[in-house]
Amino acid sequence: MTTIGVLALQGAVREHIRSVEESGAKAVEIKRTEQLEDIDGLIFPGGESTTMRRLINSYGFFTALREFGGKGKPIFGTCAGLILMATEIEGQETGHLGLMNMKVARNAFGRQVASFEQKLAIENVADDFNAVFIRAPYIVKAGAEVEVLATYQDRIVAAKQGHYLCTAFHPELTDDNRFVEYFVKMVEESRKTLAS
Ligand SMILES: NC(=O)CC[C@H](N)C(=O)O
Repeated sequence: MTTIGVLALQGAVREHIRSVEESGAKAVEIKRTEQLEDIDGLIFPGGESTTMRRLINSYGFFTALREFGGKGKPIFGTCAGLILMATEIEGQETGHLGLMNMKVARNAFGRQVASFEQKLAIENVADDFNAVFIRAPYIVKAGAEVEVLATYQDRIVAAKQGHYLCTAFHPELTDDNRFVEYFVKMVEESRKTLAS
């Protein structure tokens, strides 16, 4: 069975576990690097990217996560998870894992509208997806290899680069599983390709 891990160092882990299970895959919380051996895909949850990065370093995950992605295994980052994946962060000298060729801005929708919901058209997923944004980042600039899946107010809020996927919003916080199902399909397909 396709198994998807949720990086469980900090953030909204439980909701992702539920949405992966409802989307037909097995879900496991990932707390130790050895567990990466047993999973086909990985989700970086929302939370606080700076804290998550600190924990990634202290639990020895930095190289392990980059190697996991380097093997062609799919990774999906939501919100703080998206920030972790970017090569560049506005106003900061360096990015974190640098998996997707894009520049992101943190807390980019302003303090007054820290959280909101918005119906979005998402390429290959849905034309009426209810997206929940919480102190969300957005993608300021994306490289040519990055496929834009959704925008809101002309800002990129969902994107894909090969086996990497990210959203500024939280698809796990609604009971509409279509986005997570899209990721589960990516993982199922890569699992077949990597096995052959
Ligand atoms: N809901 C979220 O994940 C918020 C992300 C947070 N603002 C950060 O910079 O890490």
